[in-house]
Amino acid sequence: MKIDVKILDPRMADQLPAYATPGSAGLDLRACIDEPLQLAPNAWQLVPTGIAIYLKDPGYAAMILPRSGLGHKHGIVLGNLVGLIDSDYQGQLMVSAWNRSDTAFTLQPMERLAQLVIVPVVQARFNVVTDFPASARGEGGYGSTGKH
Ligand SMILES: O=c1ccn([C@H]2C[C@H](O)[C@@H](COP(=O)(O)OP(=O)(O)OP(=O)(O)O)O2)c(=O)[nH]1
Ligand SMILES: [Mg+2]
Repeated sequence: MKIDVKILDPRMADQLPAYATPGSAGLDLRACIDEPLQLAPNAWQLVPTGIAIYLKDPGYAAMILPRSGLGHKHGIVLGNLVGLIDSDYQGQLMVSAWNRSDTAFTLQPMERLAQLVIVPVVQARFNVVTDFPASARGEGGYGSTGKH
């Protein structure tokens, strides 16, 4: 699949997001900042990525997810937990970087900060009913199937 991309920061021209291995699901997004950015404990900041994408087809969306190394080792995750990029969004991809740890973290310019995953989407319509046909689960949830 090919996606239209605009390079908004010239530094991104030769380092467009790429799949690190043939089996990778995520494209790493870089922090297009001019100077190191210090994130104090529990601080968050919107970080530009230097690119814009236009998925166009409503059958797709993109999700911004944390990188596991940064998230687990340094507590750098996303202020919105997951970023959802609509197929008609044409603005710069932005990453809400949140330092959920108790230690300050310095983000370096062009450091890989988060990852973008392209996913298929179904746009559903609602069919209003008064009753559902019985299912095995019914209204059970929140542990209703037991602990083990
Ligand atoms: O981490 C993110 C999340 C969103 N976006 C962009 C793409 C998305 O299509 C748009 C709107 O996002 P969303 O619908 O999640 O935000 P909203 O608060 O509902 O804003 P809006 O009223 O513009 O839809 O913002 C990003 O660049 N990064
Ligand atoms: Mg919205």
